[in-house]
Amino acid sequence: MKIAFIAHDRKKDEMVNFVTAYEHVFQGHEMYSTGTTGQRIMEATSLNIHRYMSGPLGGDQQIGALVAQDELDLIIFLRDPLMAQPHEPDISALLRLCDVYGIPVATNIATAEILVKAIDRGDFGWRDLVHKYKPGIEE
Ligand SMILES: O=C(CO)COP(=O)(O)O
Repeated sequence: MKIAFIAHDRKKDEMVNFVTAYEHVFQGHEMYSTGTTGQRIMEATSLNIHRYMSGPLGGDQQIGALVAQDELDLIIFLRDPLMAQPHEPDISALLRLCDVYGIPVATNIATAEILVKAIDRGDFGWRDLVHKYKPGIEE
């Protein structure tokens, strides 16, 4: 699966702890992130993550482009609901695209936990089937 990690500053410790706890589940998947989130995760784990730009500099939009191109299967985006972000329009655009394309997205740790357990069980295998029968989209 192709999985993206994004966390706002006050959620980064939570993200690092979460990904560290489930590192064994994420191993073997293709992973993407915004700049600083990916850096923090890679410092704490042995995971290899393709990092895009930092969120305020366009990273959310780059992740959104992956969604639009059907290049992502799942996003864990730990948002800070108590602090205004300068790039709020980018964040809304990314979440909108997830709804347009039906991409599972967790915006808090409780949902992230459920999704990671679903990954472990192979519950998202249906996305491979969709790709297989969809012309023009590679697996
Ligand atoms: O701002 C972000 C998401 O909106 C995250 O960006 P960073 O991972 O670079 O901090």
